[in-house]
Amino acid sequence: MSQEEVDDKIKLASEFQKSWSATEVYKRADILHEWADRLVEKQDQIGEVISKEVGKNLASAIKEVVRTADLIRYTAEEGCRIHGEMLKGDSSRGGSSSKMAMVEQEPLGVVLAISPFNYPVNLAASKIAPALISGNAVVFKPASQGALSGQLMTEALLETNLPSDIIQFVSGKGSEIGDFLVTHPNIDMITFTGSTETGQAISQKAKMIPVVLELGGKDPAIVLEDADLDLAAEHIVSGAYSYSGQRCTAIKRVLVADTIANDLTEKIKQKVEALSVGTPEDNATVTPLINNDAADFVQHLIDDAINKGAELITGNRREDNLVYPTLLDHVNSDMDVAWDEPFGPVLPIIRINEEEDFVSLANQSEYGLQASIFTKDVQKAREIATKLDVGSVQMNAKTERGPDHFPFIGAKNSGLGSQGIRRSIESMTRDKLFILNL
Ligand SMILES: NC(=O)C1=CN([C@@H]2O[C@H](COP(=O)(O)OP(=O)(O)OC[C@H]3O[C@@H](n4cnc5c(N)ncnc54)[C@H](OP(=O)(O)O)[C@@H]3O)[C@@H](O)[C@H]2O)C=CC1
Ligand SMILES: O=C(O)[C@H](O)COP(=O)(O)O
Repeated sequence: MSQEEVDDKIKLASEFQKSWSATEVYKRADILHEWADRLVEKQDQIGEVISKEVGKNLASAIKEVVRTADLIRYTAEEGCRIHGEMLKGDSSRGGSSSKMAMVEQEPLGVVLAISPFNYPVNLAASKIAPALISGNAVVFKPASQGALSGQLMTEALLETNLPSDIIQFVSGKGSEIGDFLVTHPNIDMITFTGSTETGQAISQKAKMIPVVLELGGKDPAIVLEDADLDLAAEHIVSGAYSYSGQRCTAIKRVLVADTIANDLTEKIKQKVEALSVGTPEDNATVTPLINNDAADFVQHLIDDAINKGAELITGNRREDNLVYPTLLDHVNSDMDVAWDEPFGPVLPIIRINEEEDFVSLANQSEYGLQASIFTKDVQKAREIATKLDVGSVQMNAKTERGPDHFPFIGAKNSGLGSQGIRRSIESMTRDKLFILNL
């Protein structure tokens, strides 16, 4: 779309938003439930498009659509439970009980939702649904690779009774229409998921409007001496390699006690070598990356680590943008793979000799999305968790965003604000007070 077309769409959203916010919440919820029904009906069709468009295996792509329908239903219900609050004035010294405030949550206006390629339906709906239930209009800009899936999802929404101007689908390259969108005077809030680079640029350009960002990560799996190594290996492999590592919450480094590192590495190796590699149609776990640049970057990380002395345990094979699952041991802080987010199927193992290094190495990263700790000692896990600069810490499980109603937070360069159904609704509303003076 040209800037003129985008401008028209934003203005339409803005013009019709007030009548949408005046619509009863239960009616808005009914529309969202209808949307969820349509998505479930179209799960195979939309799943196939996701799979073809972003190379996700077909089963996971269909699962994404069904997960999204559940997310939308939960959002509809949660929106019906936002009631505001009532405050009395006499709780402050000198105040009076004859002064009472009704605090309501007002929509912000027009929400700009920008989503990434990797979950083109789920990470779009997780922005659109909370915006709509709380009375906002939405301008939705999908990732260019992911736009067809986003369009089908939007069409399903337009098949409901939603007034059509309330959701505006905007297509075009972020590099061409991005600045125009994020600085448009009729945009009242931005919710963005994508790379840290783009997110930071958006937060610098947006003027005096709330911005919620979910960005990159370098989630560590911290494996302590007493860990159940079979469990740890299972979660690490699934966390690191599913959808070829193209998940913000993928496990992107293993920090393991040196005394158990050989055993853990062997267990991980066996599981990595058993992973299916191939096409999305064949439901392989590891499929071609989103484009050749992404594969080149992963290859650079592998080459750099091997050149600097890392041990290749398995992998380092490539066919175009299909990178075979790669495991590297004896990775150290001089290697790029210790710090950079690969968004691909390569996992570095970093051996730890001093206990305090688990936390210090984890925290040296610019990112702070999630971390996993594998141990049988809850107290120890809790102690470490309190010291980690991340949004969430998982004990004895892989890092992951779901379930979708949990708050999802990125610390440091991993984000700004909080998502997760209730938090997302809250981020798209502001308090408005009506004060009774009796
Ligand atoms: N923390 C989280 O929840 C998640 C984080 N991510 C992160 O996202 C990255 C991968 O996703 P990817 O899609 O490549 O990320 P990008 O940042 O490249 O793109 C994300 C979205 O931003 C748009 N965009 C690009 N440039 C601009 C601009 N100047 N202004 C406004 N919008 C713009 C893109 O459009 P276009 O496609 O047209 O360029 C796309 O819709 C990884 O770093 C990953 O960690 C991914 C998923 C979840
Ligand atoms: O983009 C991502 O990586 C998603 O937020 C991951 O979601 P999940 O951890 O629940 O699969």
